[in-house]
Amino acid sequence: MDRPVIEAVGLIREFGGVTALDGVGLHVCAGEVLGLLGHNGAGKTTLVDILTTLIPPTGGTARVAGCDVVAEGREVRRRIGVAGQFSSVDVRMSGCDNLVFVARLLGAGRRAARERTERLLEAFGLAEAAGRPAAEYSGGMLRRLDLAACLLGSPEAVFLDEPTTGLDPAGRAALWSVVEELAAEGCAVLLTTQYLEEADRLADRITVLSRGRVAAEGTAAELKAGLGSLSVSLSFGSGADRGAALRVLREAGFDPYGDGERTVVPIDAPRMLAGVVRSLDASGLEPSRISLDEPTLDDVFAALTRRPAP
Ligand SMILES: Nc1ncnc2c1ncn2[C@@H]1O[C@H](COP(=O)(O)OP(=O)(O)OP(=O)(O)O)[C@@H](O)[C@H]1O
Repeated sequence: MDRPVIEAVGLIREFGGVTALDGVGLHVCAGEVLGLLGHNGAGKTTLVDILTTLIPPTGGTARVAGCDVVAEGREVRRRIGVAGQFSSVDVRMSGCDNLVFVARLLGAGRRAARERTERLLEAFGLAEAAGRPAAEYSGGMLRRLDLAACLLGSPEAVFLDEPTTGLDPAGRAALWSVVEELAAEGCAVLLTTQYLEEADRLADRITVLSRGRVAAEGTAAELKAGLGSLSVSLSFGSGADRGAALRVLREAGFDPYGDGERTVVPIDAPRMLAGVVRSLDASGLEPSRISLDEPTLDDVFAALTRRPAP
């Protein structure tokens, strides 16, 4: 395996009595996108804050671009890019001036700052709007400008904290292709997202955090395979029937779980569908809808986070 660009070992972070991270390890290699998933409060922001040197860990170690995040914080900061939901763009300035300003702050000469700015504006589809005040940009354009700004220093690792939250489908698709290009150019990308579709599409590997621990780690395909190859999705007319169905199916040896209005039953082969239907029928439970689905990342996420972390 290539040497990881981002590497955390046994990270612990406590806030007073709250253990936000409880021994988290992960790694991201050059050219790889790691998707970090977890419910609100799972510890994602805390982890990203430690890796980007905003806060120190209480225990464990982390290295980014070969430097220790605690002992060599300044070196780490020079080698990473960070972009997120909250744009660092100054909306009173034009897109072009924003990038030139950041490039100059990073120490580039006037001419180099211009050249880098032009290249990034072009790459991010912002060349035409470059002279307009950023206040006139759409949400998607602002995110792209923010991401462009975080790449001015040619970072080895990029941290994206929910970069597409609130964007429309077109804005999201545009940002996805930028992330794909970043990875293709050899950047290590750590992406936190609430959109499982986004992780499925972009991430080479996924780490699911639950209550400050790694609940699962692998490619989307590996995580889905861990759930069984198929799932039966059932709808019932009432909550009482949903509860009864969960009980009956568990007694019959299945491992069903509730996902909103749906009851989902992972199965290993299509023939097991008959067993699901027979068990329900024998208890007088009649689903209003039945479908046989390939597991989605949503199913994996629901299954992992409904149980206490291991
Ligand atoms: N500064 C702080 N002081 C006290 N507790 C904190 C602090 N920051 C985070 N926590 C707690 O640590 C836990 C993890 O929080 P964190 O923000 O890392 O989760 P998250 O996965 O990023 O959630 P979200 O998706 O809502 O952003 C939570 O229980 C949170 O309340």
